[in-house]
Amino acid sequence: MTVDIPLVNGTYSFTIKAYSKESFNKAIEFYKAFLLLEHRSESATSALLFNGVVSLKLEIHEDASKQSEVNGVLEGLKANVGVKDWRGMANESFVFNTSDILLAKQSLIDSGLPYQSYPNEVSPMQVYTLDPLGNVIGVTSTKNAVSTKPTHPSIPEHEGRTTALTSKVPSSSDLKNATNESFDKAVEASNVKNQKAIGIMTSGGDAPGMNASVRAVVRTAIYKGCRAYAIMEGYEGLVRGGPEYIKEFTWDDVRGWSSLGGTDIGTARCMEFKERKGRLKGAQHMIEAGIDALIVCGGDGSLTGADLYRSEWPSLLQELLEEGRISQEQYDRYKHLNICGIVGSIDNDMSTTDATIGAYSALDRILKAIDYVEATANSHSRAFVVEVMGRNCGWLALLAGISTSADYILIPEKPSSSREWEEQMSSIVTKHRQRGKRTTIVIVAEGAITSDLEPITSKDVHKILSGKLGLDTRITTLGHVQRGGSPVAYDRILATLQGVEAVNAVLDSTPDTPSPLIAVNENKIVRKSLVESVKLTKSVADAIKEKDFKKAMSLRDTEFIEHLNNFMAINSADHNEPDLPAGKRLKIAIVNVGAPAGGANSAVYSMATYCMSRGHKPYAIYNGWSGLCRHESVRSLDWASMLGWQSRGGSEIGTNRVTPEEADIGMIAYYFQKYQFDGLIVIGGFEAFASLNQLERARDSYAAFRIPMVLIPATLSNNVPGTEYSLGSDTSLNALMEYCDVIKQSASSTRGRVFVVECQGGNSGYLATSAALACGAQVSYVPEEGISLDQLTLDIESLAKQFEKSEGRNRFGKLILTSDKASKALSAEALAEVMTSESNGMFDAKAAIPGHVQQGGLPSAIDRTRATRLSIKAVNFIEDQQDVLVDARHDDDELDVHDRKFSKTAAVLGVRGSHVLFTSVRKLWDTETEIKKRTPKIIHWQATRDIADRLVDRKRID
Ligand SMILES: Nc1ncnc2c1ncn2[C@@H]1O[C@H](COP(=O)(O)OP(=O)(O)OP(=O)(O)O)[C@@H](O)[C@H]1O
Ligand SMILES: O=P(O)(O)OC[C@H]1O[C@](O)(CO)[C@@H](O)[C@@H]1O
Ligand SMILES: [Mg+2]
Repeated sequence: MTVDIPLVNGTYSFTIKAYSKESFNKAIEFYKAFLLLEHRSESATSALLFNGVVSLKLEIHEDASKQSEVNGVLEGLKANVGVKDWRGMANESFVFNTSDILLAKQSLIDSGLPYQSYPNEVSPMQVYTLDPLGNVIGVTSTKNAVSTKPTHPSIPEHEGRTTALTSKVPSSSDLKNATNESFDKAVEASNVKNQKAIGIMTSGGDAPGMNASVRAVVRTAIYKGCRAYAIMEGYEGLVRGGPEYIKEFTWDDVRGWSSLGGTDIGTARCMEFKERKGRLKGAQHMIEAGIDALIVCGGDGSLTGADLYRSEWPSLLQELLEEGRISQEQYDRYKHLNICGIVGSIDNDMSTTDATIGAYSALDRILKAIDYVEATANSHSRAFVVEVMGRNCGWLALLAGISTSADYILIPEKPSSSREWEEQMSSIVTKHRQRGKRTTIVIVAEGAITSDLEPITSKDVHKILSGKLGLDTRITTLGHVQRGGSPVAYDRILATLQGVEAVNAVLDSTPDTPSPLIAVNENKIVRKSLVESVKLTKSVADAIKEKDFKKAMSLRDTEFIEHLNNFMAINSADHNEPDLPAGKRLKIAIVNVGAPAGGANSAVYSMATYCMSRGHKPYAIYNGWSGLCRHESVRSLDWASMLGWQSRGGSEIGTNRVTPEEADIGMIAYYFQKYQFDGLIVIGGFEAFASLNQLERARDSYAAFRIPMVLIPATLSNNVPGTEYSLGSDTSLNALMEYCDVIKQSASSTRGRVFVVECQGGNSGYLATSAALACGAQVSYVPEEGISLDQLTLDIESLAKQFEKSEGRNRFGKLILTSDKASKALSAEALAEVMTSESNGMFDAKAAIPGHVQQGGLPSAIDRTRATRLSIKAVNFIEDQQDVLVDARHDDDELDVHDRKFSKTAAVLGVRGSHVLFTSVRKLWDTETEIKKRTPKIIHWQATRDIADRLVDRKRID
């Protein structure tokens, strides 16, 4: 059978999940049936078995004969599971219904491929297809076809690691020979022999979030039946070795670590590891401690070291064997180094990942400092030179420049001659001052250089500002303050998800799989090749050394280049000759709809300044649709009146929840006509989504709406279809997280205390789930699941048990997060009362309600910078789509609103997986929205929820 599906090389992992002993045994049968692949092809590889989860891995190789066999299976699965396209899905994990597997098998039989017998009856199982972040990318065409709720595997007890979970990784030969009856024994026997030991270290400069990644690695390793080891003090710990530096960690050792700054397992800059002798010692110590896999969380230097260690490993082992420092048995067992990188550094200087753990926390500290400096600068009308960290990288300076609308930035990636930067900075600062700006902020990256590779220091900048421009100037060097403090929510979550993925990656890896680096692209955790990432990072540094700055920039991530272009455009707005010729200049309106969301002002500021740089005229519609209908509240935006908006919370142009139909859609069309708008940007949540949908559908009656229109989702509920991220959700998450940290501290200080925190978010449990993950909450209740009495009973019993066993240990405060719409009957207060009275005196519970505090104060770094990025993309979309509608606008005939070419010109701009995409609002409304519930049909954060529960050992009843 030949199948025309182009395959990529890589490992395809098929997982059969079974949720009862019976279905587990059935699953084993399936697995054995699947082993035909193993018999027939070297390209089909090992199975992993974890307490009811059987995983079969299929490797896809170039070998044509094997490929057609594998294609047969894939085709069978594809036909029956309904996943449309397999391309580019290497290293992603698919979960199938057993009945689908049966159908797939049948298609194998039909196509004449050999098979083994398998049982006819199967317990029904829920089916979905996930990518590594848990985004649902395929669902069965049979049962639960649109269900987004994966069945949760039985969560094993972790405590003491003597329970069922401690088993785990039997070899495929153990399994092949196992009958159903002897299976338990086979698992048992393989336990001790094969129980993996996973080491985690943090290295290089500490970064907020490193502790969260250690916690995730330790607990996931234990959950998966492995032993977890912390390598203390980075590579120094490997070089020194012994139990003082290589320590086994238990579940409880990392309690409360997700909120701690720095790294509690220590870090170092270890010179000895840079020498082969040091790495040789490291290898010996690792083997002596019995470490099978090493996860390194560090920056570009640490991962360069990891890459070198991996490439040298065979020769290091050979040398150790020859010198008699390890035995032949040790040599055989450890001859493949299983290593994985997680990027932890505030510098964000590693290629292939959008963000490194700690970078957004450092940026948060920088923004707060600059916001403070701004106030004093404004009072005295002073200039400030702010020096930020970033040894060879300007990411922190660039993003701080965007987020605070700084006047000028100096970064290593865009050097110019001394004369050039001095003149350019002077001209921009002078123009800003002439237009009435009382403050001047220049941000200098620590690694800033001229095109002759000479360092540019804060003092050099000070000299120009005070000497040449005569400004009263001060220097503020932020130093290590930037690396301190508790991680922001993004870093906690990133570190946690990457820690979990790192353990999955090392357990998945075979001697032939390249060492992975766990990266993030937009909203998606992905595995990249460690070697390739290090190589690319190094090539940027080499190009800078060779003064080939163009090349250096071309090798950087596209997002960095986009940020830089954005900064330059909005920074020179309204001062230079606009980019576009007069005939191409547009009138673009912006409106806020719904509740305030962090980043909404940044979006308006960036949209308006970017419009100015292009030559467009930006208009704000004040106070939403009702403001427009009642007061004709349209004003053009000018540069001087928007000073400071980039950093402000709330909504400067005012917002409310009224939709166009509620306000008077005819009147809105009249004003659109009157002002001759060529494009519209709507910022807001579900009401904004509904607004865009109404305007798009009214295009057949009102020609004024036949213009490109874009929604930038902005709501703390993060419930807008078409995106996994809404402006304001990060600000809100941080506000809630900080509140929870304080409450948790109180809970920890009082013996036997639980707090039930009530969260906002409408019918979306995103905020409660994300905050639960960020704070290590014991339980979260969300509207998508409701609160069943069985689940509540189980949670109370489990809390009581934990308090009973706690024996006065520290950091034992427990948090429960509940969405305010999780249950009609059980409010936070009611939950607290029920829990207290049912806890058998083991604990008492109190309710805590942060309310509108969750809208946040100043917008977070993520909301500010994404607001800029998205609003500029929105303006570009309006420019690009002009031609599509140009005839329709001046035509009185009805528009064929169903024509895709037209409908896609009214779109939601969203982050979906690893992409930023425009999706037609009509398509989203018709196919991806639960209109009554005001949520998307597919819940993108479901996997986060499962991880949050797993890391606190919570069992959830489905
Ligand atoms: N080329 C290399 N070979 C071997 N080891 C290396 C190499 N580069 C770095 N290391 C090891 O990694 C450690 C940390 O590296 P480095 O000081 O560059 O920090 P980093 O990981 O880049 O983090 P950050 O930049 O955030 O501080 C070094 O002290 C050294 O032990
Ligand atoms: O803390 P140390 O060892 O002085 O190193 C400072 C360096 O570390 C970083 O904070 C992270 O690499 C750099 O930005 C800075 O140059
Ligand atoms: Mg570094």
